[in-house]
Amino acid sequence: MVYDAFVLLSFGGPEKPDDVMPFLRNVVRGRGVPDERLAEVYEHYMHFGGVSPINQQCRDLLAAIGTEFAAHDVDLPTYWGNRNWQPMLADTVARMRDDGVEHALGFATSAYGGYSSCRQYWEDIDAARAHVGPGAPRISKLRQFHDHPGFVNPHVSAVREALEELEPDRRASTRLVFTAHSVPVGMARTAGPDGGRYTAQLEETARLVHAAAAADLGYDLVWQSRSGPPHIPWLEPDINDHLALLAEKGATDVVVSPIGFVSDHLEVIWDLDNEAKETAARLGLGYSRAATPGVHPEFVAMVRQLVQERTDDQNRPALGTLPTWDVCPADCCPPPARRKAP
Ligand SMILES: CC1=C(CCC(=O)O)c2cc3nc(cc4[nH]c(cc5[nH]c(cc1n2)c(C)c5CCC(=O)O)c(CCC(=O)O)c4C)C(CCC(=O)O)=C3C
Ligand SMILES: [Fe+2]
Repeated sequence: MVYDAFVLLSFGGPEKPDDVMPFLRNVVRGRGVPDERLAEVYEHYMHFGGVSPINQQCRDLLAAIGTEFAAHDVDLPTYWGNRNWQPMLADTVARMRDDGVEHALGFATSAYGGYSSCRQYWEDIDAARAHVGPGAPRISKLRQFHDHPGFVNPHVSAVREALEELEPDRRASTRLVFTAHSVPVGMARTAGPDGGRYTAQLEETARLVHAAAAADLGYDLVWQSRSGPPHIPWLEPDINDHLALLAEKGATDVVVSPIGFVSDHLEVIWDLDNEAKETAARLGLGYSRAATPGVHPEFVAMVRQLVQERTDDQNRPALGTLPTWDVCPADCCPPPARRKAP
């Protein structure tokens, strides 16, 4: 199989105040997110002048990937398209068609399985290609990478660095807290071909990072950034509730590692660096937040290696035991509306 382009697939974010509401409406279209929740999230974006860092992070990642490709003779032009904000994937796919691209490899900025993290990117590709119509290039999404050393190692280094910010003599009472985006319990149950894949992968990543970074500490995997209507159950505990429990049980400090994400976007800089940090301060807990991979050289190299897996038939590095595959089965990770009753 011959590929002739690379495309970065991401979530998108607003870059000025007037973008924020239309962006939020794109994200929640048809999802039943209450207006009160939207108004709250609007304020989170406004704390940063209506600018999410995520688009710039994508520009930086794409530039680093271009440099990495050039250094390793990967001869593919690079593109970038988002789900929810400009540059929208449909516009990118139109440009790719105009440039004569026929079959691209797509890298989504999410390591895990599940509807929001994986299937929805496949849907974005289908919708963008349908929008462009005849001549739209094919796009094959690269595999999930939750246990790839190029994803795990940057998290390991980041946890070590975050630990150094805390008092060494309190290490014995320091807890390592991994976080990921909460999703509806039903979505978690139907993630992957056999169900439960989102949480199973996160548990594996947490185990791997903990073992390599700070095996002497106790650790937990908890959830953040709950959305949706209140009557729909989402994965719990929320990080803020969990910090209270840890304080009650005698923890003095926490290192928070957002293994659910690849960059320090708004869910990280607001929900962790503001909300969870304030919660910790209120509880008298020392708090240090580990970085996300961002443009860490090993993470950028991973993207290049994932491409080479497809083009040069190289091995598939994996630190864990959960299987990965190139093409998802058609019926896994169904969208909320089509979700089977439990
Ligand atoms: C699993 C997952 C990831 C990780 C995988 C991946 O990265 O893809 C993720 C990432 C992100 N989520 C983000 C932002 C938002 N997510 C929302 C809402 C939702 N997220 C969900 C899940 C996830 N979300 C779900 C099930 C909903 C409910 C609505 C629905 O069923 O779709 C809302 C609506 C308002 C609200 O929060 O209520 C916003 C604004 C940003 C951008 C941050 C920035 O701007 O820097 C990023 C990277
Ligand atoms: Fe989200």
